[in-house]
Amino acid sequence: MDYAITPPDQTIATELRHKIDRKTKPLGALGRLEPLALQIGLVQQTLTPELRQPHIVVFAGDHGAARAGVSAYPQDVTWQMVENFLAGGAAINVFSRQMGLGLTVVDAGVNHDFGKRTGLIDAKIAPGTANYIEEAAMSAEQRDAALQRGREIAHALADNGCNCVGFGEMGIGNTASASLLTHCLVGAERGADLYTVTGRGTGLDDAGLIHKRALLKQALERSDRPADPLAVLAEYGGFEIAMMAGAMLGAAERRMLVLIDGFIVTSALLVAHAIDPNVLPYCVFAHRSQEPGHRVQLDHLLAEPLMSLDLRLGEGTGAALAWPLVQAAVSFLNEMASFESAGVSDQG
Ligand SMILES: O=C(O)c1ccc[n+]([C@@H]2O[C@H](COP(=O)([O-])O)[C@@H](O)[C@H]2O)c1
Ligand SMILES: Cc1cc2nc[nH]c2cc1C
Repeated sequence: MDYAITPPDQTIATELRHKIDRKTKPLGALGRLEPLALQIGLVQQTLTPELRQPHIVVFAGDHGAARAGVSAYPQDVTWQMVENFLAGGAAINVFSRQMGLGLTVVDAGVNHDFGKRTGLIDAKIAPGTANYIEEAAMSAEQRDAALQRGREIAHALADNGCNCVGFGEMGIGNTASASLLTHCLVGAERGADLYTVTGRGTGLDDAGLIHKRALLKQALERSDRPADPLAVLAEYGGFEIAMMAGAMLGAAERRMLVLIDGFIVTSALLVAHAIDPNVLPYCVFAHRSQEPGHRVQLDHLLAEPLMSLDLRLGEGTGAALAWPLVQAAVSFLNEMASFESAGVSDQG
């Protein structure tokens, strides 16, 4: 599958930088908000960007490996939390309401029948992946269907006028899947040895973490480390992760700003990035998760997240919390006076 992503044209960068530098502040004094404003201007190819209908999409999926004991919580929490999202009671509901963000939940492969529900997109590939400790998590057909469905979901958001999408996920056991993807796509030689990128997830104790690492080692030893990102995705991915990768690529095709959440969302970006690196200039990294492998992923992508709040919840909560910073970057670019317009003296 080919994606039609063009990296932002850099021609406007000089004018954008000049506009930022002429604002009434010491040069560079708005710190990280300055490159963020520049990035958004480049993504939208304008000196006056606008954030329209910002939206969080939470992709949910079950993992066959969850039954083997890779998580501190039972697999049923995945569908129960989807019900909680639909009822408006989860952290991501609270933060989305607070920030005025739209919220949609996608059933990418949850082991539960939700029926037709407001706020839920039924994109179920299957009721959970196979257990990758014993066999490939999904078939090539399922992987391709998930990528394509994700792409369509992003395109539909763009068609509805949204130009900024935040990614979230829900899936008991999905930190294990994200660890395997990170190990395979980044490589032990670049700091992503399995031990380093496998963490406590929802809160495993020491014995649980030892068990999780042993299971994931077993999963890796079952096959040669696949070289191709699509093969890696089918071997060790989750349906929510595959669908997020497709949606990120689809969002970049439509020149949307993409807000990246934590460890699992970034594992989907590793897949998307390996498929087409042009996705990267569209991405804003919201925060650094407490899950230790997140740092390795971010280093690999040369990404510096906006915040470090020790979050490890997922759901897109980090993306939602970073939203006011994204808004602030756009607001200062559009609304702040320049030295010239305000009659303020520049450096002598
Ligand atoms: O976003 C993160 O960095 C993050 C880190 C740890 C856990 N999570 C969430 O916790 C779930 C996965 O944890 P686990 O232990 O079941 O693999 C899944 O629903 C994620 O949304 C999310
Ligand atoms: C309660 C709970 C809520 C979550 N939200 C995202 N992952 C989660 C995992 C658990 C266990």
